[in-house]
Amino acid sequence: MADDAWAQAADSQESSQLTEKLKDVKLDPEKKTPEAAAGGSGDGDDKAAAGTASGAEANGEKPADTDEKAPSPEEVSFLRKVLRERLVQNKNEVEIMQKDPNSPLYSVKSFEELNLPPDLLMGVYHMGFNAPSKIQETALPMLLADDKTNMIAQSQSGTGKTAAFVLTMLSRIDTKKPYPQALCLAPTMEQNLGRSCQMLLFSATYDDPVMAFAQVVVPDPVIIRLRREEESLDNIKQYYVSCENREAKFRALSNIYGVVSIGQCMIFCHTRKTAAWLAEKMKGDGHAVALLTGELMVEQRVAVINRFRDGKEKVLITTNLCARGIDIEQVTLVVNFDIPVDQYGQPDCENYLHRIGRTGRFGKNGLAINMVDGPRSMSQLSKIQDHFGKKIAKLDTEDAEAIETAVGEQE
Ligand SMILES: Nc1ncnc2c1ncn2[C@@H]1O[C@H](COP(=O)(O)OP(=O)(O)OP(=O)(O)O)[C@@H](O)[C@H]1O
Repeated sequence: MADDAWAQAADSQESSQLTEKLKDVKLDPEKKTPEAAAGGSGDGDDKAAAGTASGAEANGEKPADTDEKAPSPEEVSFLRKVLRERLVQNKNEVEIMQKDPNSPLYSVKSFEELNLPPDLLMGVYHMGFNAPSKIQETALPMLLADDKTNMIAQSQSGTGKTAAFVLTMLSRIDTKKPYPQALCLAPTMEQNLGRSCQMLLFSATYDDPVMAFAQVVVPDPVIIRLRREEESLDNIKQYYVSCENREAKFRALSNIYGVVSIGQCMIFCHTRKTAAWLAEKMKGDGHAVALLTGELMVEQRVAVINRFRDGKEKVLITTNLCARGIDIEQVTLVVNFDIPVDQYGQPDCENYLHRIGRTGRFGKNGLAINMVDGPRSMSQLSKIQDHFGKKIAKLDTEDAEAIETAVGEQE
């Protein structure tokens, strides 16, 4: 349980909501997966589907040396629902990327060729989707076929995984039957979830234990995986800024804002204390800043996200709580004010990828700036760079031209 009044109230509110929602669900306590038995669970960004089960934020985040309580799976799951509540219409010019075979948006097919039922096809066009992305084009023909293929699929952040499994779910539903026919579950450890049931698991990242777990849970799946070097997106340019301390990081950020105009920006801090400190500093500089950390009650979190989504604040300062799932097209800049690390102080590559994936949605250009403040964080960032094999270039924030060039590239 959380250790302050707000957080306790949020915990109890969420737990009573969940209890109410789950009261009719019967779970078989004997059916524990190896991970569940070990007290572990799946990757937070997994979107599982049984008949279609979705969205297992099972781990939460446990950063080292942090005063931020790791959110419970229920908290993260609830927040995820809020984040996905309103889909943002995507008006990007993505046609060019959709013709580039190296792009995750590449597609040779049209939605008509995917055999979607007519009403779903209408819905897709209503959303403003002209052509499927690579994951949609690859997965949907298999998923919509009569034999109900199970699938474990990986595709980069913001490339349309949600539509892939939601369209599958919707295509399985007969609206004349007055009972639930598709189920989105979190966490993924509940096993079926009946042989006739189709199980789908979608994520931008799979580390080895999660993939092993997924293969225990999903019988006989088709597996779609990315190569390591494909996991991070080329349309998100990555930079780092070398600073001496927290104050210097703030000055570097001010310099960036002083030189160029930024659309919307998400800034990730390691602790809620740093986040609150930074929010005050930025407000002092005249920025409209939203702060979203774990002590907020659920309604407050929803309000903060909705205000940010509506553009009332241009800057959202947060912790790992918001690293995954949020889909706001206008976010052009992600700042890692602190490099993401796990509970052992090791670089957290998965959270890094999810954090920077909040920009560069569905082919849009994005910019990720990492603030390092000494050899330790520099070494952590180097390991992240080596892991993904993508260059993280140095940015001199005292050099206005360099800032203009970096930001200009993503406009
Ligand atoms: N075929 C399409 N054409 C245009 N826009 C699309 C298409 N498919 C999805 N989108 C839009 O792209 C955005 C990103 O999609 P989505 O949130 O499903 O990505 P994701 O792969 O689940 O990302 P993440 O791993 O970060 O959660 C959304 O705004 C969605 O509405």
